[in-house]
Amino acid sequence: MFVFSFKKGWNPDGKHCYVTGGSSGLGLALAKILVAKGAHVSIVARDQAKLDAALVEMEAARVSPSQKLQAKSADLLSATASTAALEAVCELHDGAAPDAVFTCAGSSKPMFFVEMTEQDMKDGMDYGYWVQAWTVWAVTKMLVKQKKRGAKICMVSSMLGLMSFAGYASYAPAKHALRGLADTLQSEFMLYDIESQIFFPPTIYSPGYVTENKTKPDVIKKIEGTDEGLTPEQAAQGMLKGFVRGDNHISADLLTDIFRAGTRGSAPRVNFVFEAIYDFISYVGVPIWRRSVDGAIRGHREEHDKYLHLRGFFG
Ligand SMILES: NC(=O)C1=CN([C@@H]2O[C@H](COP(=O)(O)OP(=O)(O)OC[C@H]3O[C@@H](n4cnc5c(N)ncnc54)[C@H](OP(=O)(O)O)[C@@H]3O)[C@@H](O)[C@H]2O)C=CC1
Ligand SMILES: CCCCCCCCCCCCCCCC(=O)[C@@H](N)CO
Repeated sequence: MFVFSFKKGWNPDGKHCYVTGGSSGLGLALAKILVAKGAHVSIVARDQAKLDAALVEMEAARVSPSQKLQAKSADLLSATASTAALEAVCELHDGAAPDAVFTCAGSSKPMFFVEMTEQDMKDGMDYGYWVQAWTVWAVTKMLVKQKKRGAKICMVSSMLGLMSFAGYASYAPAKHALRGLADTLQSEFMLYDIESQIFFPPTIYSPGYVTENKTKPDVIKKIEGTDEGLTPEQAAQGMLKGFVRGDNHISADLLTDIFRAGTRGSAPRVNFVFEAIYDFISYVGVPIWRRSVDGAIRGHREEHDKYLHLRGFFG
């Protein structure tokens, strides 16, 4: 395949990989795969009990007694906390910056825009954007100060970072913003020989997905039904495959391949041939799919009006 791809590989063996949100879902699945491939893995999330359980699972995947595995608790919503968490996980490595960073932390709370409070809107950016952006900011400064070459940073957006539909007014803007950051850094990191990558997962059947479905309106669930979804393990495998290959925009399923190719912007191509095919499928197929989404939403008008009355929205 060298005709189409000149990208270099990457091997986790012996590397220090920092995974935020590593105690659950995608992050935990990824952490375990990295451990099984011989990496030193540090995970950070808030809940200590979940971190402890995750560390037990990571230990079970260990392939060498020299691997350094650790789990630390931090709330990554601020610059200060994200910097402190990064420094804390680097202590075990004599303060050396990580070789790879995967910012998987985040959550979403789908609901109708008119029902969102100021707090819901701000939480959208906090738990979609800042929870990852501050870590990227902190780790970049550390890498550049230490003049470390060849490190890789991968953020986790969503298929909803490439497009959007009803219900995601607090979440989709944050996931689009991550893409803006990743694309900016893809260029700026040339100054330092760092790689900026970003993963756009489809539905992942994770604990976080179970939680978000509790508040998700039925009409949104119906629209999302087109997407088959992935297990956390499948999503993590797909993410790592693209990460290793050096894809700047990573997708792990056909539907996201289509949206990715159709909205590539100035990001480097992943594959010269497939990208053209996906782009064409997107050109023809996405408007057809969107008409069905429009239909589902319009068909929901009356029920929605009743719902808002019942909720006392009109006073
Ligand atoms: N599930 C899905 O359908 C999709 C998910 N995504 C994205 O993938 C990523 C992983 O999602 P998923 O595996 O489903 O989610 P989970 O809820 O299963 O896991 C999220 C992880 O992030 C941690 N986390 C959340 N908030 C914070 C915080 N403020 N500070 C530190 N850690 C935090 C959680 O631990 P704790 O709560 O203890 O802090 C947990 O470890 C997210 O960014 C999500 O937006 C993208 C597309 C689809
Ligand atoms: C030819 C073109 C056909 C297009 C079909 C498209 C089907 C789209 C389904 C959208 C699924 C949403 C995934 C994001 C999940 C996510 O990020 C949240 N679960 C997190 O809160």
